[in-house]
Amino acid sequence: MSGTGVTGATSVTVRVPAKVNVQLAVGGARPDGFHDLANVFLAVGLYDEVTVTPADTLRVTCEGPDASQVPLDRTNLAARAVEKLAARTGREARVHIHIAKDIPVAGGMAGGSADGAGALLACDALWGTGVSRDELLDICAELGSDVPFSLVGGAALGTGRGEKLRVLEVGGTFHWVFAVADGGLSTPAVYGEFDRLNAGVEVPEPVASGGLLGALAKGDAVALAGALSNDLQAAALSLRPSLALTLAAGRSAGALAGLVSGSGPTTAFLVRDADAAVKVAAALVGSGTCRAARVAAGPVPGAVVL
Ligand SMILES: C[C@](O)(CO)[C@H](O)COP(=O)(O)OP(=O)(O)OC[C@H]1O[C@@H](n2ccc(N)nc2=O)[C@H](O)[C@@H]1O
Ligand SMILES: Nc1ncnc2c1ncn2[C@@H]1O[C@H](COP(=O)(O)OP(=O)(O)OP(=O)(O)O)[C@@H](O)[C@H]1O
Repeated sequence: MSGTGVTGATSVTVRVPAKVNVQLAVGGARPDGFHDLANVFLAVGLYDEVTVTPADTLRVTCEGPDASQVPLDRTNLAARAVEKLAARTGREARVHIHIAKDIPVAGGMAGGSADGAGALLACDALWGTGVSRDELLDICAELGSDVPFSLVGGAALGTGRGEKLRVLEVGGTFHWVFAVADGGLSTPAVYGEFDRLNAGVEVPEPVASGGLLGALAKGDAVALAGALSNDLQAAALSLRPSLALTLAAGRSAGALAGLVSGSGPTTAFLVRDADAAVKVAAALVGSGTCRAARVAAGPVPGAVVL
């Protein structure tokens, strides 16, 4: 296998993490249909691996528990990423993209975005394009609002529609349990429900919370738990009322706090340490209010060539 810039390689594999939004402040709908955000991302250690191999035509395959829900045509974000990089560098997108998927699909954890960022970095390395990091980030932003963060990882404040990133310092590791729901939620549908619930209301400018940024900088889990917030949570709960039962189950199992992850329906529980994570995960599975529970810590790095 190869590193960045090495040509003639037979295949390149990139590992990309999932994200949780520790704060998601949402403004009113913009004329272009998007919403301005103050979006505090944290990359967590659940990963997809994207492998690209030279082939006669562009082809996508996927393995993993949720693989049947992943589109294998040109709408796959990984395929779109490769086509954009090929067009920009005057190449044909002749690769086989294989996705080993462990991030829940349509779960609010940016799984598709991870694959887009992963395929982009993998083809950049396979082809030795010499495209700059800033150009790669521009392509990510064209692919979707969450995609730049999947490339960067760690922790970052996303403004604009979430694509303009400022890297944040984090003073420790935070432990999480993710309750995976049955079925997904559509991100546009959740934003649409946010608009419906806020019709006639003056929605304030989204602003990052000083207390939350301070808790991240200190690595203080109790303070972070008190500051977690997601303006899409009411909309996700409106579309999927049963998520309230999952949130209650995680909190009564001893989580410091719980919230809907991004547009949901995955719920995220911040816990004190790795032992607490195992206990809360077992209690969530036992409660029967979720399909599965996953344990992960963050921050972790963004997309990396293996
Ligand atoms: C909910 C989050 O995951 C939080 O990080 C993101 O805001 C969603 O990011 P994403 O999945 O990359 O979304 P995109 O592919 O850019 O946009 C999908 C759709 O979500 C809605 N959308 C997305 C981002 C944003 N700032 N405002 C929006 O209203 C729009 O309806 C848009 O058409
Ligand atoms: N590589 C991919 N993996 C998963 N879904 C993909 C991919 N490419 C396109 N999709 C489509 O995107 C939809 C959303 O999937 P994804 O897993 O990215 O959702 P999500 O985690 O809720 O995203 P986000 O948190 O960024 O809003 C899927 O239902 C699927 O149709």
